[in-house]
Amino acid sequence: MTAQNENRTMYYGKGDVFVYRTFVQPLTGLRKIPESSFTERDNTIFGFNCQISLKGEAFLSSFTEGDNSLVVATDSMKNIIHRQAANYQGNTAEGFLKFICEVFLDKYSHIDAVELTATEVPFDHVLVPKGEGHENSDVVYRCSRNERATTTIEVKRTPTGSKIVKHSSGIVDVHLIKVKGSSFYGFIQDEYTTLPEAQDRPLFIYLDFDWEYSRWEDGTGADPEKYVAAEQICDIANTVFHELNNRSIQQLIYHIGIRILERFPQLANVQFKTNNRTWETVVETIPNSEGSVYQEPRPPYGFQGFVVTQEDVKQKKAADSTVGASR
Ligand SMILES: O=c1[nH]c(=O)c2[nH]c(=O)[nH]c2[nH]1
Repeated sequence: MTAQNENRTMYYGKGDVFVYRTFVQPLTGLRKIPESSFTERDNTIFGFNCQISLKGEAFLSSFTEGDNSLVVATDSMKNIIHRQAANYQGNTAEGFLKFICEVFLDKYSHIDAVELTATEVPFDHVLVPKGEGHENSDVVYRCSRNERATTTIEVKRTPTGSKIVKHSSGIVDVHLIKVKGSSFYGFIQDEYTTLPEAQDRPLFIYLDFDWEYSRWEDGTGADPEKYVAAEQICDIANTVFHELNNRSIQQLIYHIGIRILERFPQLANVQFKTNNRTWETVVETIPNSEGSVYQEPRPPYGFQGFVVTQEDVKQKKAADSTVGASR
């Protein structure tokens, strides 16, 4: 095999493979953190939209010669995901993906690597009457949230067994508005500047996060104390947004990232992609009211990308203690 071939982009697979399993064992025993009341995931509905890709030099002749003798039909890939979902013994998306990747590698010896992404199909409890109050129904759920947890894993065959070469967990489409307590001022003022400085703006952000564990095993949920639930990550983001009188989205996501990594030292990094969807002001002051009237922002939209690592946490601690010592 030439070096060129080794690096060739070649894969095929199936997307939008929806799989639902009910009554998977609950995920309990998560580490409690001050920012979140989330302590367990009931897993009554374990539902994902999966995308699978198979990789391997053996597939070259299917592209160059139309030789299908080693082609696992993408339709069969879908069937494997569906049928093997019944055999998964764990209780996290990460563990499920690892399990499915191994099924493919064990079954077909000509596959070099399997990449699998799952995006949660989220369901919330609905409330039903109980006595004088209400409680969560344990049978009716509502498909409702914007945000969806995501997981990607790539497992590669090596001479000494399979190896995880890519893994990340995340959540996408978290949409948060803070109605006051955000500013944006002090930016470059020159002949191109038209944006007014804002001492207080209604900051509406779209966030996508990904996080990587230092040891991928911690992401499987085998030791729930080491597992980080997407719900907890969201609660940290909510809390930091609530607490921080932020000067920009850039500053906000740095602080969210630091808090996440402080709470969960088992994570190596948190990656952010954010979008600024701040409402446009239509009526700034309303007599006898603190409020204003806004409309949707018009495109184009600003965005940010940032990775916070455990090294940043160390540096911030060192910087904070220097400031503390000099006081
Ligand atoms: O939080 C922000 N960061 C920016 O860099 C920026 N630029 C801009 O026009 N609005 C904002 N808001």
